[in-house]
Amino acid sequence: MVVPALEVDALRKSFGRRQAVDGMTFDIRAGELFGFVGSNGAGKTTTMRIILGVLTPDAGEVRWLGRPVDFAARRQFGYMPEERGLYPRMKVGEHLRYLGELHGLPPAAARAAAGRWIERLELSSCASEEVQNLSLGNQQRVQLAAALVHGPKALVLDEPFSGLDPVAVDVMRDVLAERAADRVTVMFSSHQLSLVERVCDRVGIVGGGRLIACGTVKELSEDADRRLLVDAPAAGEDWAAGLAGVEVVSREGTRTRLRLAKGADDQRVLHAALATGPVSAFVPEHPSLTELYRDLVARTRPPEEDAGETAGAGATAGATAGAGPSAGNRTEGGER
Ligand SMILES: Nc1ncnc2c1ncn2[C@@H]1O[C@H](COP(=O)(O)OP(=O)(O)OP(=O)(O)O)[C@@H](O)[C@H]1O
Repeated sequence: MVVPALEVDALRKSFGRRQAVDGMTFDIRAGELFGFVGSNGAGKTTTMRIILGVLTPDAGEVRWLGRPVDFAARRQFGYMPEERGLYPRMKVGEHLRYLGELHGLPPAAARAAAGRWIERLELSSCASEEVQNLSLGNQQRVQLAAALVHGPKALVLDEPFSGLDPVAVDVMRDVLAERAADRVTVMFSSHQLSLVERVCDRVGIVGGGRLIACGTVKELSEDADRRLLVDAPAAGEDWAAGLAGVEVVSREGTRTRLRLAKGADDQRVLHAALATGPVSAFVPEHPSLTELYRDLVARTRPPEEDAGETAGAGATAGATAGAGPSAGNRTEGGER
């Protein structure tokens, strides 16, 4: 059995009448890159703040290596907060050394670690600059260095990729992959789903303050509706209409994209297509994480949802009841 390194167990947190986190449960293994995605206001930042001890939960627990997280455990965590937390007037090198020492490194080790991360994150040319004079992207690299300088065993990063140029994205992605290869537990939130799909081992999709799906992209797509691309050159517009469990997603020329609900028979679709004449393509398609995400959010959105202010928080609140502590993998109600 693989023992999780970080466990988030049934967290709840409200701000006044707003339930920001509502039974959040998942775990992450050592060496795993875990993507934390969800609509605006879904509860990602609040969860990360609770993990780091910046906020206290109303209920639930965070465990590190099987024990409730305490101060000593949190010293092994590296955090990149959403609001970014650097002292603008400190110089980059000085700042990183200071943070290293603050996390308990002896001065020489803090200096060496700061130098290493400055080099690795390609910050050498601005090591003597004040943080406030750096571009936003470079400030973000410094922020990552700040999360890494003390050699943490877990990284919790709130939208580390937002606002980065493509080269900086590559650097950030490579560093996170290297850390994971070094058995560090890495969790990050992002709205860049194609990047999350490329980078992460597993993805947790958050809605209404809890996890509505979790797993590898492959696992998530196995739980989703199947998709088919059918090219039937002689078929009329509505050749697939009326097939049980089949929805026409799009039609371009002679090609029809279909979504098949669970239990729908793809052989009936093939028969229906062949009944129109030749079939030059009949191809199962694998949905991207973006498509899976859209489907999931649409599937779990309550009909009375107010699409206003809290679209993310409201999007799934009504549909996730039952996703308790065991909803740790795949979509709610799906196989584990
Ligand atoms: N300090 C606070 N006081 C009041 N409400 C808060 C506070 N922090 C968060 N909230 C509310 O809790 C809900 C969850 O917010 P949170 O920041 O965790 O979402 P998120 O998933 O990180 O969103 P985003 O993707 O936009 O960053 C939102 O409705 C938000 O307005």
